[in-house]
Amino acid sequence: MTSETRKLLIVEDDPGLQKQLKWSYEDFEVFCASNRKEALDILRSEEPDIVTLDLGLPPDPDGVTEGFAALEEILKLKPDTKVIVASGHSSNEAAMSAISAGAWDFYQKPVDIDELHLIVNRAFHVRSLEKRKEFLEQQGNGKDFVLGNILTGAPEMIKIANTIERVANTSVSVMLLGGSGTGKELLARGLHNISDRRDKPFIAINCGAIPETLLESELFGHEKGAFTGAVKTVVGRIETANGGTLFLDEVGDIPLALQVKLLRFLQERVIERIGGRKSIPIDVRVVCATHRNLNQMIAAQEFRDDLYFRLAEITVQIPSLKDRTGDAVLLAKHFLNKFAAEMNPSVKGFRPEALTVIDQWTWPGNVRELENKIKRAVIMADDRLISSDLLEIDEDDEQEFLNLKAAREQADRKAIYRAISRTDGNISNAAKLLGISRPTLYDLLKQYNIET
Ligand SMILES: Nc1ncnc2c1ncn2[C@@H]1O[C@H](COP(=O)(O)OP(=O)(O)OP(=O)(O)O)[C@@H](O)[C@H]1O
Repeated sequence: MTSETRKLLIVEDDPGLQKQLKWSYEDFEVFCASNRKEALDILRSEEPDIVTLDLGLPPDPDGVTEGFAALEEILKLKPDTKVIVASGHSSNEAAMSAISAGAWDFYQKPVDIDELHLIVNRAFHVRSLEKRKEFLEQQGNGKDFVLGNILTGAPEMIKIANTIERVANTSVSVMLLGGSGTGKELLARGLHNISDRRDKPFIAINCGAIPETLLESELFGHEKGAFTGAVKTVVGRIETANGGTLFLDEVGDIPLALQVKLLRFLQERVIERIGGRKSIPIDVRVVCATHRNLNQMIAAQEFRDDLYFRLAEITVQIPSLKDRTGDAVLLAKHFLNKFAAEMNPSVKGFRPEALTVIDQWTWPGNVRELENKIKRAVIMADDRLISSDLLEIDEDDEQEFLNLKAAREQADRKAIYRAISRTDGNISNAAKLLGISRPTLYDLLKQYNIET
């Protein structure tokens, strides 16, 4: 957070004073405006954290009406802006009214540059503390996470988390079904972490990634000399997981011969290492996952039904990312914050059109695809906001959902996202910007599932 650019907007109609102030802030990126309109334009495009505002602006340079109008609009548009007003030569009254209207502080004219610097620096300091807090809140120690580590706001996923919570402390076996990258391993870990086995090991093994010939030894271990190359005794994953949870990923890839051995272990709860004669009692909770259709495999006699029933006392179908209402955008923001903090702190968010694309893309690779795309975009970004082209979503595929109705919807969403981000989530102002009533905007937000 320390490397962020410090943007300051000076609203001052006296060109001489404007110049003098501008050059006195070496550590800041300084923007100048001579009237209310210019000030608001800069506020929208540059989003400065601090504004110094001369209340005497044209067309009322000797009064304060225009200055107050500017103050009100600035705070409406970006309520977190720290506005420091210049009080006139004589009265403090205007300064006090400005403070009660939401200004952060004031300074007396004629300007004492050193004193003004102190006020501005203090405002920056406070603003960056606030931003840090907002950042930590967005990181989310909380409300959008289920099972400790799964970020979701979608009712479909919350229901799944509830099911998992309910079975966590029983010994029933759980089968997680879902496409690649839907978070099966994360859910298995979540289950382990809330169970009373949480202080014992969580051991994951991807049965599809290990050659058939090695899988048996990987699961059950072997004694020294059990086969050529077995130069020492190796403990298998099942044994390592003793007392804890064993996660068998891609369980559909286990060859039939090994399925028999796994079934025997699940029935008797003892193992023998390859080449060993000793029965070792094992107490593990088994959680499995697969993206394959096990019912079809059973019908084709590629998977044993008795093993299936042992492994799937409870089955949980995990929805694809596209079917989780609002989650793509929620996760995208989370990944952006995470990767920006790690790799490119100047990146602060998405352009509205990028959020539209994220919301509408079908995400065939689910959360993993989203995570990878955001990571890449954060690394490649030169700007503070990520645009849709950095997401590298295939334009041709995008055409698939661009029928007329979808195109209209997309345009609506785009405009709404933009208005909301410009007004920092202020619905009345966003409705004004869009030229529609507040209730109509609320209806549209509901219709398009847009969160503010
Ligand atoms: N709801 C979520 N919140 C935060 N991160 C998530 C979420 N779901 C998945 N992820 C992240 O997405 C990536 C893929 O998740 P995970 O490995 O659990 O998926 P999977 O279904 O097991 O994938 P595969 O079937 O390909 O093994 C991981 O980096 C994981 O941390």
